[in-house]
Amino acid sequence: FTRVCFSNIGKMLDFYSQFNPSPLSIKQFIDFGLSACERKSFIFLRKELPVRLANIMKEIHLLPENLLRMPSVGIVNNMYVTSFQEIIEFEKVEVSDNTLDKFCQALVKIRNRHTDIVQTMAQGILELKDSHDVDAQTENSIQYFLDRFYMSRISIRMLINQHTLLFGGVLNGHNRHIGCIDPHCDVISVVKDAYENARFLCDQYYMASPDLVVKQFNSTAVNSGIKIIYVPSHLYHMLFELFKNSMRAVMEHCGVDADNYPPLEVTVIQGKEDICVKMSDRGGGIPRSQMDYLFKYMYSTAPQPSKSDAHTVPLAGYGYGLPLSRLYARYFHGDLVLLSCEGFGTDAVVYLKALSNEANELLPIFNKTSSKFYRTSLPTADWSSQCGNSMATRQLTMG
Ligand SMILES: O=S(=O)(c1ccc(O)cc1O)N1Cc2ccccc2C1
Repeated sequence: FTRVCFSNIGKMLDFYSQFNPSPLSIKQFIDFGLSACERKSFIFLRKELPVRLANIMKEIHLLPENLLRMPSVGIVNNMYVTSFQEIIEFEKVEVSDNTLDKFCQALVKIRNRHTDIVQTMAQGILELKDSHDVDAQTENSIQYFLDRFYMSRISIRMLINQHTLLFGGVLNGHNRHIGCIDPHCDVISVVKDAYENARFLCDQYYMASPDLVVKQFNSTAVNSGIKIIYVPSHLYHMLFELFKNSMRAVMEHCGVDADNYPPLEVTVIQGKEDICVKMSDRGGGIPRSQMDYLFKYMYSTAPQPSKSDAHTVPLAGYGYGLPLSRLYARYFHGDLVLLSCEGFGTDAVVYLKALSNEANELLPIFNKTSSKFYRTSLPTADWSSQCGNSMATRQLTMG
């Protein structure tokens, strides 16, 4: 039975992975949410969710053998197979009220099943690091895969949340929101929320925290509040992470006994195309040579602190905060960029699309290009750089 069932899944995966995911813009989410037709949403999702699941599942199977064999990666794969099977049950059914209720329940069940996927995948990386040497090519494949895997997961959760919030019967806390989208999201309010919560952790851990100075600049109109049609929880997630990093940097750079700390400066700028949130700290920054590690999953995977010493949860540091925050920014075609000046501090800029019709989902596509990425070896260097250590160079030049 298992063999038959498995081969059947293989055929269904091949079928659905042939289709490209269909990216939606925030404007389309809003317009659809205003018309709020559960039937149409069901018809779209019972095809689109299997397409997005199948696309990323095909990529899981292309992972380096060593990683694929890790127990936690097997658990993740089985979760996706189970969720994929549960969704394609709705492929041919008659659309009735009962079907729509069953569909909502299935979506909630899938969302709950996948709640801890980020930690489970991180556990899989740890298992790999503990059991094998990881070469540069494997590290590259892991970085490429996890960015796409977590982006796919963000997009699937967005579709599920919109459907269950609009039609799942439970009202969301805000009557003006369309699902999880706030058509009038006040950026500075989210900045202040994220600051207050990060500051609470900072005060607990360091017994002090840097102040916040907020500036806004509206190049398009006079000083009116800067609003965006966006998902507040995504914006909050990014800003909370950046505040934690900046606060830790300032507190550790200035020493906990300092009596006053350089404040964090946040500037919110409304442009014609972009809305920027720039966070500047004087936390001493990091050298350019270290910058890349901040976004690497392999280097930010360390044994998680056990739940028992929860009171010593580090304010920032390892954990997938920065890579995931950058994915949230990129999800609707924005970005998250760090600019550090070693010895002084770091600027973090979150770029967001000002116009909802330009804020399109950015989705990974399983095709020959993505598959080739897992097979080809690292490109040979096409720029020469002195690879010996500096001592050797100095001896050479010293003569
Ligand atoms: O690398 S950082 O410049 C840095 C990185 C990201 C960010 O959002 C803000 C930052 O400031 N920075 C993080 C950190 C943590 C402990 C001690 C010193 C530092 C310096």
